[in-house]
Amino acid sequence: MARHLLDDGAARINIFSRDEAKQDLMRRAFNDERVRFFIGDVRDVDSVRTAVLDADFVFHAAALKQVPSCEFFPQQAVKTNVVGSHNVIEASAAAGVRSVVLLSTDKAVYPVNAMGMSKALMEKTAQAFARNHPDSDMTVSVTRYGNVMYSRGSVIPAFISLLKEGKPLTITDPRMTRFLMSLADSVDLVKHAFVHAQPGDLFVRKAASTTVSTLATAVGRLFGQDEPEVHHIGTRHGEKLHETLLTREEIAKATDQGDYFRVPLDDRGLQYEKYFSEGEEDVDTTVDYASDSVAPLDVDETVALLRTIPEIAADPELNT
Ligand SMILES: O=c1ccn([C@@H]2O[C@H](COP(=O)(O)OP(=O)(O)O[C@H]3O[C@H](CO)[C@@H](O)[C@H](O)[C@H]3O)[C@@H](O)[C@H]2O)c(=O)[nH]1
Repeated sequence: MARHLLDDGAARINIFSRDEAKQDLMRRAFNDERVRFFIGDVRDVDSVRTAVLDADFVFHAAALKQVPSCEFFPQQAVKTNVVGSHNVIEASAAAGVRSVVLLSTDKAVYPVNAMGMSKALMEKTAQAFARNHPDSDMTVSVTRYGNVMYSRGSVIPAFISLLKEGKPLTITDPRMTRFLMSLADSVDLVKHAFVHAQPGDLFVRKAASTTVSTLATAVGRLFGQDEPEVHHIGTRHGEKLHETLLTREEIAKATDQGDYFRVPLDDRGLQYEKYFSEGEEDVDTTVDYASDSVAPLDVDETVALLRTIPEIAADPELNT
């Protein structure tokens, strides 16, 4: 994200995070005076205030995001994902920030795990700020993602490492489906939100989906293996079979913006009798927008998508 913003000519970028070692790596990698680094934790509002002091735009991605670990430490998910997000919003409003974009996940929809539940509350916190502060100069919006391909600790790099080590692929449930997004698509989604958001908006990028079984076969193909050896490990703590990016109720309110859906804030007050219901009639409202309600990619299509990932395209051991 920072790289894209620098390329777009950003005058200044403040990076705020807990890990000084990662910041040091990033400092060396960027070697750009426009980038400044702030150590802190979203749980500590004073540290957030320092980082957003002179910011126009805030992009909030700090999170505990791994499903199984949040099942063991749900309170930690609440502290970072809910309280921390509230701190980011409040500190940004106090500093006169123009727009805050918060990153959410499809796991926040019909949540069954602590990570998704805490992200759902983050979304509610953002929407409540917009609803309760209609005169604020700051726009708060949310982007909801499916799985970002090749993100740290995720299944694609894990499968690639296993095949490089000559080990079988560890498959949870071959029927599981997930939405797949590239990092570039997720950056575009955030930029779209910065440019188009009205207070309290939720944005989703339309995405392809695939089954875990298809994904495993497709990764095998990258190594020239038609049927890679697999080992079934069973569903992990808190995992769902399928994910939902938008509920049918959200779709009923959404506008179709080509590559994106925009769901506006329900900004009614608590006196419901004053209002009548509005929606966009040409959007299909019969089903959720879910990873099993879109046609799944087949193996060839998944291989083609994997080859668009820069790390895979650059790996001399792959693409055989
Ligand atoms: O060794 C493995 C690891 C994962 N999977 C499966 O692969 C899919 C993707 O798993 P993973 O890459 O670990 O992602 P998720 O658990 O779906 O969660 C990721 O994607 C979410 C968006 O849905 C983000 O919110 C989370 O932060 C991020 O960790 C799931 O169906 C897993 O069950 C396997 O079959 N074998």
